Amino acid sequence: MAASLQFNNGIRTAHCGYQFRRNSLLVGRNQPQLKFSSSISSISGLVCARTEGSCSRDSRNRGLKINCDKRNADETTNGSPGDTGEQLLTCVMKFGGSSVASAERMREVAELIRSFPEERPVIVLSAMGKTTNKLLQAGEKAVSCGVIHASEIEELEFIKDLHYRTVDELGVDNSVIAVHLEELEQLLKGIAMMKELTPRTKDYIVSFGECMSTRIFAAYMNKIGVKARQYDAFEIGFITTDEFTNADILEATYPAVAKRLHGDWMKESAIPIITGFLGKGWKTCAVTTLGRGGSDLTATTIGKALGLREIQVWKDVDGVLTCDPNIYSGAMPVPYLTFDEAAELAYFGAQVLHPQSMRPAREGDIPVRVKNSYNPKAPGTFITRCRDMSEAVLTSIVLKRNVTMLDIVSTRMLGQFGFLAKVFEIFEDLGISVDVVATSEVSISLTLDPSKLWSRELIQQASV
Ligand SMILES: Nc1ncnc2c1ncn2[C@@H]1O[C@H](COP(=O)(O)OP(=O)(O)O)[C@@H](O)[C@H]1O
Ligand SMILES: N[C@@H](CC(=O)OP(=O)(O)O)C(=O)O
Repeated sequence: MAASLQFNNGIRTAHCGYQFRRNSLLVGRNQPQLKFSSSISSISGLVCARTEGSCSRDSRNRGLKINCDKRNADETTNGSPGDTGEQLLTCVMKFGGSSVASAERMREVAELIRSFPEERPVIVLSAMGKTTNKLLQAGEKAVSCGVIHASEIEELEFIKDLHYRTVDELGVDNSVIAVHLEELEQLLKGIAMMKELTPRTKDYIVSFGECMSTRIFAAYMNKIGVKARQYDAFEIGFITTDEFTNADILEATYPAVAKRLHGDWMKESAIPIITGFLGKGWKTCAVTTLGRGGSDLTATTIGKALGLREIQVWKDVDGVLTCDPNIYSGAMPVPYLTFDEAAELAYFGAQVLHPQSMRPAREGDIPVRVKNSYNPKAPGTFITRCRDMSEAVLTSIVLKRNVTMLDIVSTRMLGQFGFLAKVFEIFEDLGISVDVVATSEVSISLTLDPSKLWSRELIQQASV
């Protein structure tokens, strides 16, 4: 039985339960129907995504196509790259933290890029390994450690050590990151002085991770004779909302990024090495971040902006798998997915892709390939607008922890109109996102973001 809490007004929250909707099946803990391995006993929700309908993707041969309306970029070039005589950029290759976690990994990634001589890629990098987490932990510690101890924060030492060791092992000049590491230390002292870490400061502090990984990698590429140029996304037109820690990319980004990258490439064909995850708030002009895992979104945004042939996201797994390999080691790669399937899996917790990252790819109709930088020969997952679904039964299973279900039971909704509208108005007012909805004649069941459910306002509304 699902554990639940009952309000006396008929609203019931359940941490375990089940509900169905057209394309998704959400199954709660202790549901007898689905039995996986015992290692998932702490699961409180599972989503299996399946999208109906099928069609075949038309093969296209896309060159650079930028339509910027009345705005600042107006190049329009058709045909495949190379046709025009211009050697246009062809694809995005995004490498996540695990792919660039050390000097050795960076060397392998450089070789991997060189193993595609036919490509003229835009490279997007995340911070090295777990640097983002370490930066956030350093920031948290700085709040209470006192100014004189800020320089001794363990995570700062770790970050310094990792980055200095990496430049050393790669044989590049440590001046490429020395200023950043000094500034980071100053920033931690500032946080210690102020005794507060705001979302805005959090974004600034984590930005050091991507700013340093890209500088190191670009310097290394140049050292081995591959002309490369480093870019901070917030300097080249990644314009976002000012929602620190979870900013949204604004439309103005596409023409601005296209103009800058294409313009520079035409002047000098140096491979762009761009910071993932970062942007610039349009009102504050401060550094923003796109939410954890946001480098995937940076990659697809660039793909759409430049109208590239393909977006590749290189991970440490053989593509999107049938489930989280940390939960079930027998998870298998899923060869094909649609943008909608991938978005749904990501939204419901498949950590492998950023939930918003499919949007630009879908809008630009640019295929996304998820590949393994540790095993480049593996075919990976190819994500397109549509695919043959005739054989598809169940694509992939994802876990979303602590799913909270709300059941609203009332005979008053029988034969009435506007009941659902009233319910959803409350969620809109409270800014609560509803994941899954199922209705019957006398009940509505929905799942909510658990972190918001216990807001006092919601409980007050519920008792009206
Ligand atoms: N369905 C899934 N398919 C593939 N990987 C998954 C899935 N669910 C969770 N993961 C986890 O996502 C990780 C890859 O995502 P992430 O760490 O964000 O990659 P990166 O940092 O390289 O971009 C994998 O190592 C795996 O542990
Ligand atoms: N470094 C950021 C952005 C990112 O996308 O990382 P990764 O590609 O390693 O998931 C993070 O850890 O959230």
